[in-house]
Amino acid sequence: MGEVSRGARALVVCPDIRGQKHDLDPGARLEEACGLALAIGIVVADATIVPVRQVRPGTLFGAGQVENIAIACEQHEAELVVVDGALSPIQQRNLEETLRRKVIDRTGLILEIFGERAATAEGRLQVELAHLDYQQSRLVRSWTHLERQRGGFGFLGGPGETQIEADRRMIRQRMARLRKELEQVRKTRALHRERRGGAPWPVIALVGYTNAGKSTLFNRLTGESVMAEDLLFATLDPTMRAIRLPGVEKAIMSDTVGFISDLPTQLVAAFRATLEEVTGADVIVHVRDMANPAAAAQKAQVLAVLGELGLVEGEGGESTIPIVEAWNKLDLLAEPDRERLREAAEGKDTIVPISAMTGEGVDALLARVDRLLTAGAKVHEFVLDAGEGQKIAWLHAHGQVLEDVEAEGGEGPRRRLLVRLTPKEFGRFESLAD
Ligand SMILES: Nc1nc2c(ncn2[C@@H]2O[C@H](COP(=O)(O)OP(=O)(O)OP(=O)(O)O)[C@@H](O)[C@H]2O)c(=O)[nH]1
Repeated sequence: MGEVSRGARALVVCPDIRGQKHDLDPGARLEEACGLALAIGIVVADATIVPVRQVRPGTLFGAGQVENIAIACEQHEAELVVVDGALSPIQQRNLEETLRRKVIDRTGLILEIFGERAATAEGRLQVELAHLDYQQSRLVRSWTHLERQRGGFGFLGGPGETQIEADRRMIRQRMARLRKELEQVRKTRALHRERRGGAPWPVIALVGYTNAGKSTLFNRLTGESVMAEDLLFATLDPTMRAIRLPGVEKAIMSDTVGFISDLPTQLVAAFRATLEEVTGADVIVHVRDMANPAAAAQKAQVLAVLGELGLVEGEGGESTIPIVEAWNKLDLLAEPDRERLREAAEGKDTIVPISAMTGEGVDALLARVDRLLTAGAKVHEFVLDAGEGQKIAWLHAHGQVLEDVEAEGGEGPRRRLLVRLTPKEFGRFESLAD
């Protein structure tokens, strides 16, 4: 992966194809595409919507439009063209030839992002699979091209074809190997989950649409101090960090890849896999960009995917994991709109208006999360052998210890502890004990 280098100057082109339905209007799509490009370090030199009345099989755009794109590339010194739509392999190749520049389409762009963000082993494998699948389809173009050059009609056996066949075989073999690895990862995942049940700290997962402000919030909440626990994750996963919360003392915050409209179908599995961590979370924080006119549509899409992961049942439905909505970018709104949002959120346990940028409301959000994590906490009595020091230490670290005294009776020295624990923590302690 990594076909596009950071800092590359790009022209972002959003084809508005007549009769093609999208979740967002062309302007919003163009904005989203620029955001995606920025997210992987591409410099957007210029961005434009190109209305396409009739798709040209060879180039997607009409000849005059391609010429305009070429002129814009020169003008803005763009070395790359990002087409925010699907290009057939032939279209991509022809555009690259005419424009004498690298051209990537929406699938290619999103693959780059997923490649950068995939955090789990399964996520990485899924993204690589999707990428190989994409590459494999791109090989066809050369084959077609060669065939056309010779003026042949499917006559096989030329030297070019042999090379391409060899490439395809290599890709197929690699894909088969990845699928096996994936199977293995899935088998062991269940096991990991079980162990995660006994993970030392509760997990808070940040989810949200791309550009909603997850990373900004993540950095604000976790950026102040690097905690020792972070070292556990640093090499494994840069999107997980420890934070301090009064009720549970410590929690792990996990950032996830952003949701994207009109996700190309071949990328759906890869995207789901990058969200795998969410299913093990104790609380989900759904970060929403309330300054975005498409905020409501975005929320519906996020809930739909969480629903498919088995975490929510329909809009506004019951969720198996508590969800808090962080209504973000409050600072971008005019006072009457801010007021309207505050009123709408008032008295609702599940909504906290914030600005990840200025920090407004962030403490309230943390307090809400803390409360959810400690909800249902009960006082438990434990009588443990003094030799079970690890367990005693665990209870001190994770629960609120109300009493820790020497216990009467028994053979050796024992301790009696009264500890307030959440049901989840109690479960963790029990699995620790096994
Ligand atoms: N004004 C304002 N801008 C914000 C706020 N939160 C985030 N942003 C900006 O919004 C843009 C996107 O923020 P990110 O934190 O990268 O968003 P994200 O949800 O992590 O995006 P993906 O990584 O694409 O999923 C950045 O330019 C941020 O500076 C906020 O509260 N107010």
